[in-house]
Amino acid sequence: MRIRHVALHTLDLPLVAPFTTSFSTQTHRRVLVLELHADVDGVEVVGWGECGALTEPVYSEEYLAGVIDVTTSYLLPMLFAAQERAPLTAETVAHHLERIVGHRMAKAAVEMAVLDAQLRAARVSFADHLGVTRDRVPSGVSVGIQDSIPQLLDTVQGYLDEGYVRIKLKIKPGWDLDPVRAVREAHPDVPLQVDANAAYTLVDANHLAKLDAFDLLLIEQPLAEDDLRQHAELATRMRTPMCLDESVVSATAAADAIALGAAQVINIKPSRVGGYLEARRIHDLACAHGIAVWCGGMLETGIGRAANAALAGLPGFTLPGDISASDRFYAEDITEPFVIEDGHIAIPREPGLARVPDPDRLAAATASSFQVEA
Ligand SMILES: O=C(O)CCC(=O)N[C@@H](C(=O)O)c1ccccc1
Repeated sequence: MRIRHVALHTLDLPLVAPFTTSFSTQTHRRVLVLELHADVDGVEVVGWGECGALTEPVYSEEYLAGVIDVTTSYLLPMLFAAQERAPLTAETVAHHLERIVGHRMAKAAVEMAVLDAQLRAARVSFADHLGVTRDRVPSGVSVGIQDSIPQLLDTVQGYLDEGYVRIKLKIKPGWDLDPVRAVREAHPDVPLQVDANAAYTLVDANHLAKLDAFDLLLIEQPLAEDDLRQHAELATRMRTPMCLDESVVSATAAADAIALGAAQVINIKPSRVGGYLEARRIHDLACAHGIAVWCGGMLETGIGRAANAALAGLPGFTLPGDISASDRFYAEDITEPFVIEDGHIAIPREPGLARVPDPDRLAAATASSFQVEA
């Protein structure tokens, strides 16, 4: 492949409702979309990538402006130089970029666009590329922190009415036992899990252990990203399976977490781990250790949502992921929307790994855009 040029589109998408976690309340999603124009064996092809980084560095250390800078100042120039030496493939992108430390979300978006272009040129779907045989995946939904417990119960009921098969509740100190108890009492049999986004410390261990009363699938990232040993200690203090999100930034980190007993379950987010190829490696590693994985979400548009749905079709994804319908977050997606059908999201089988954005919807959502020439 030879990259010709790449457009960087910063989209501003209003959310259908405020989304509150232990670290932020979002009413809009500003997201970077890459439009990569390449020549693959004489065929002009466009690959799409989407970056999971938030506007501010409050989920991880990456943030939108930083991603744009590192992508234009380092990542793309390095790929343009590499392709002068040898044909570029998605499988070699990480190698070409490894001199740059970290910046996994930025790297993931670039690799995603190259992989999409490569698969589109080969007329292969990402699902077929992965060897996925399933045609749909169960759809879980992430429920933000609400203003009151009655409002939470109404929100949860609404999602259950839409067919979601698993509920994830955001928690934080002061909003944990009571809301979880209320949802469990209202829905004794619903698959239920919680996500703290690193809001607690080991001092809270006895308090968090009270969540064991609610038969949760897992507790996600109760402690800080770099607290692997402390998550392992907390796991000995609770029956609820320990799940990591922010801590698992690579297959190496996943191996450390598993070896330390810090994770019985892993939330795989391709953006967080540096791309879909590393995500696949983490899936394979976890499977080899009997660790369940599920696919997390970063409020992706249909571009990333399509790729996540295919990834989640792999056999080790045994728990429902945060792969909701497009209208969970957006009144109008920039792509053909994903809809929930009988509690599931269909895995795309079109060539490529992204769902192609509608040009008019993309333009309408674009706050700023510029192009980088090879
Ligand atoms: O369904 C989705 O895409 C969102 C799932 C979700 O809750 N993501 C959380 C998370 O910490 O996992 C999140 C992502 C981005 C920003 C804030 C929170």
